[in-house]
Amino acid sequence: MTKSYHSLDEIRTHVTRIDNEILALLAERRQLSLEVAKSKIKTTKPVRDQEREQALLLRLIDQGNQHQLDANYVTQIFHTIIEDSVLFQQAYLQKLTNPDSLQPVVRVSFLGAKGSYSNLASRQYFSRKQTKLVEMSCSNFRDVVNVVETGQADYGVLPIENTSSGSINEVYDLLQHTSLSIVGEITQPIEHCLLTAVPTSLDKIDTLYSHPQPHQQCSEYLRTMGDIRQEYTSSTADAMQQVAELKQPNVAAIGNASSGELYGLTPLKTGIANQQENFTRFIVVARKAVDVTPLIPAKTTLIMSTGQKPGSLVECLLVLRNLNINMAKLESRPVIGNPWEEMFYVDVETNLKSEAMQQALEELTRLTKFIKVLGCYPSENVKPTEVDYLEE
Ligand SMILES: C=C(O[C@@H]1C=C(C(=O)O)C=C[C@H]1O)C(=O)O
Repeated sequence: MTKSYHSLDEIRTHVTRIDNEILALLAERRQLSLEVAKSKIKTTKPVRDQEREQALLLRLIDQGNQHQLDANYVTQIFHTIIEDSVLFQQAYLQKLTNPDSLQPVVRVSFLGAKGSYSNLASRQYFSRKQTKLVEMSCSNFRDVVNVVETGQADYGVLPIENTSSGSINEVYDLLQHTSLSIVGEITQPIEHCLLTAVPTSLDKIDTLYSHPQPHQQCSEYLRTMGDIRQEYTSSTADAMQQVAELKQPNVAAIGNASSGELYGLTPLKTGIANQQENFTRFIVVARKAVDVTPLIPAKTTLIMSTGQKPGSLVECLLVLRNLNINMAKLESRPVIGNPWEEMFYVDVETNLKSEAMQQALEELTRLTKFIKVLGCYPSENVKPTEVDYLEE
């Protein structure tokens, strides 16, 4: 039965109390997931247990039903809670596996000023790692790498591919020549908006500030805007900063709504990317490689050049297939100074230390002219467990 209340303030006091209780329970659940992780170390069970998740979701949907909470609402909330629990356990196990990898304070470099997509990705990546961040803004990708190589930063965060505009070639090319290792990855939703500094309307906009990547990712919407002057900037944050300083009704920046807020910009038009599902995958690089515990899913990235013998790439890919190694991505880039020669970048969903991967490396070394492991790192992509609740 619903209780009767006297005033809005009184109702809000109760809502606040419930919200606080929800938060306290979430924190308690998160702590319990650490106990689960400790028990999994003892029994060498993998962190992810989708059978348990299925059972838990179905039970909660049923339970929710009894409180008139619909199944969609319940699953969405618990997908988020389970994702946190899995990532929290992964972070904990990784810290045990690499005891000196994460210091209490880490310096992280990324492209752009505060609020750039790379800045948001680095905050997100380190959010469950229980470490304090010192942020280092860089004005180009080469500097992001350089400051880590020279020891001025501990980690660098670099975008590597986007679901609309594809691979970020400049970053792939930097990886060919760096001594750094890939130690992590994170995929971030990218929600582009047109942001302005003063109240205005779409028909007044004649100048657009943007980094070339987001510009490309929004090309279809931008075509509908007709003839506008394009000012390219070195980062999204730079675009937002310039528009904030100009304070003109005819200029807009492409950026993310929450980053725009930092610059006092408001969205004039949201959801302008070519694909609604616009994601960017970022990699995290460091001077020292990490090991990934076998209890969590790992990815390994290699680069190799096969020379120009016909069929040599196919032979390499057959090695992976025959060892049941799943390839998540294959990218090729020209080798500077060797016309028509290609460097292949391969992401596989396998731990570097696994027997299969060790055997693959042995065979690939024989088949290739050059091969190098860029890193082995935890896969942080926690795909939600599907439940068939409609048939219940
Ligand atoms: C907490 C556990 O680890 C993972 C997280 C789960 C959760 O948050 O409920 C459930 C199953 C596992 O994928 C567990 O195994 O119980």
